[in-house]
Amino acid sequence: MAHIELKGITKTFGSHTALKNLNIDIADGEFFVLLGQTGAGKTTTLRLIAGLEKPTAGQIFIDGQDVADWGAAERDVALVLQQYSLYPRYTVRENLEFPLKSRIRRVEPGEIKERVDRVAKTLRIEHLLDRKTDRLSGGEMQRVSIGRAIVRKPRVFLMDEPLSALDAKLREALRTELKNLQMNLGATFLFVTHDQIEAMSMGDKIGVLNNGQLVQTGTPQEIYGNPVNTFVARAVGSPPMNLIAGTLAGGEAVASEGYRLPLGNGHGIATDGRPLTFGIRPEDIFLDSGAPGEARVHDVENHGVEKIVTLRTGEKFIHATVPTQTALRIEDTVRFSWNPEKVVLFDAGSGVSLRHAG
Ligand SMILES: Nc1ncnc2c1ncn2[C@@H]1O[C@H](COP(=O)(O)OP(=O)(O)OP(=O)(O)O)[C@@H](O)[C@H]1O
Repeated sequence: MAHIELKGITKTFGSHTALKNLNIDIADGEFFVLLGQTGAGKTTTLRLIAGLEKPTAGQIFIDGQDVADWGAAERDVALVLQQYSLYPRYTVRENLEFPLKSRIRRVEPGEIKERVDRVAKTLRIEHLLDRKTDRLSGGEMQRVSIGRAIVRKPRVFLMDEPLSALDAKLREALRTELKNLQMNLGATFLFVTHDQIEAMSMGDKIGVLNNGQLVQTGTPQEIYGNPVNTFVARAVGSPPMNLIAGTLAGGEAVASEGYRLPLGNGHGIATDGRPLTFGIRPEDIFLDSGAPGEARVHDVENHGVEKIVTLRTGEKFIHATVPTQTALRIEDTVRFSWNPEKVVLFDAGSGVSLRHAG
């Protein structure tokens, strides 16, 4: 177990800046998810912590100790990658034993067996122990890769999109398993992904990375309910937060498309006429024949427990989540409003939330 701190980390490759002044604090035993699109700097962050790269500026602390001069082995972290790096001609047991047989570790044979058996039980791969790893399915291989990290009992687990090569069902199952595993081990996890559902469902905390910069850190609820800017607003949620351009007039939101919607008391921070972007989650939009907004139904997706409706007002599309029994046809005219208390106001120019701007 370990506490990890990144202070002012910058990493450049030639003229390209991959990470800019990154500050991250991961508490002991925390499941921290770094969420970002391709090229955001996720893998670079992991490689820096693992000791496979050196920062251009800044410091990394593990349990309060600056690890700048520590090699990868001394840092005692396990890196699990998207592509399983198993030895194909060896059995699952041999693959699991391998990290314990290194000359540095010198684990007794009795203990090796005990640890491998325990890990195999935890990951439910006991029945595969004698099988060669090239005879395994993708999900089984990924379990073995994770098992290879666990047997070592590292202080920190660094996971680089370990589930992204798996099919949707398996990914969902392994998400739950990994989260349970982390809780049982009480280990510190840094998990990177571009998948916001993974981030929201697994993270105790999420850090949103954009272009090498950490845009916001918070619990999934904070990131979802109170995004710091329109980038974060759209990075989480499926469909993402609706962003409606407009202005404020007499305590109401006036959308560029002309309709006016009410705002709650907490929104007195902006002055009338200021160009704003109104952020509202699809579940906070509702259809009601007496509501002020008018739109056409552009599309309806039935998701079983709910329907996701795409509404069209002028050129603008708005997503709403409605109960599955709501009868709707394409091109129906509907009226809509929103929950005034749930609206997030962003500055139209900078995209920064007025709540965060102060
Ligand atoms: N060794 C390197 N040399 C030059 N540029 C690099 C090197 N490693 C990474 N980069 C660049 O740094 C940026 C961040 O890369 P990184 O692999 O950390 O992103 P990522 O968020 O993990 O992306 P992905 O999801 O595609 O893996 C990218 O623009 C990448 O091209």
